[in-house]
Amino acid sequence: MTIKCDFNIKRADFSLSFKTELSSDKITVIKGKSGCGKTSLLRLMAGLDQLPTGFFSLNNQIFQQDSFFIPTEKRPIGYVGQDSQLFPFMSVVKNIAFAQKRRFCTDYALPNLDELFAVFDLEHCKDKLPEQLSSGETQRALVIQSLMNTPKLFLFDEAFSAIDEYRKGIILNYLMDYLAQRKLPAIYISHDSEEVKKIRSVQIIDLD
Ligand SMILES: Nc1ncnc2c1ncn2[C@@H]1O[C@H](COP(=O)(O)OP(=O)(O)OP(=O)(O)O)[C@@H](O)[C@H]1O
Repeated sequence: MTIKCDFNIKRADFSLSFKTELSSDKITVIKGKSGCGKTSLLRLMAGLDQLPTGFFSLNNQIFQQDSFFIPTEKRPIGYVGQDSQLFPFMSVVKNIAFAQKRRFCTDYALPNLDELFAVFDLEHCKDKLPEQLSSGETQRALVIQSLMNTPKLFLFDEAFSAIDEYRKGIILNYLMDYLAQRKLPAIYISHDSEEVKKIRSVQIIDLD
């Protein structure tokens, strides 16, 4: 099972050709110096940005083939990026319930929400509004939200950057078990080499 990707990004002062096939039973880490195009690639995969040509598929499901383009909200992809946001007018628990209601996959079980709140140490934030959260709490809520949405692929772009080392270790362990048990792929960007070292079953793509 594979993730196939073929994108040519051309901007005024930036270009990147990225053609690859990734094993979809592993976590892929995309490495590279600041500005090398990591976020741009994940946004294209998520369907948040669109190029006139390009190819992206997961197993046998094509999300883009040149002008054929499945919009982001119809892609069974859990994207947690640097600019991801919760709905500002809903509490954390309501944001998560909304994602659960719109879940993509019924062929694997929903995670246990009480367990998630405990693992992510977020019980005290259930009824808070997004504006009342710290940045680390916001990131943790976004990751829980993506899990309850039951996607077929996770894209994490610096999704854990504001979480303290201790809690990040616990969350990463939980996530790796979660992905491995359900044979779900994730593509992961992080500047934190210690964080990357903790990831098991990893394939690394270096854009430098
Ligand atoms: N919306 C945009 N419009 C024009 N140029 C952009 C846009 N977004 C990013 N760029 C440029 O494209 C290049 C790649 O940016 P990108 O954000 O993908 O890099 P990155 O590897 O994720 O960087 P970082 O590690 O600093 O987050 C950079 O030169 C950046 O300035």
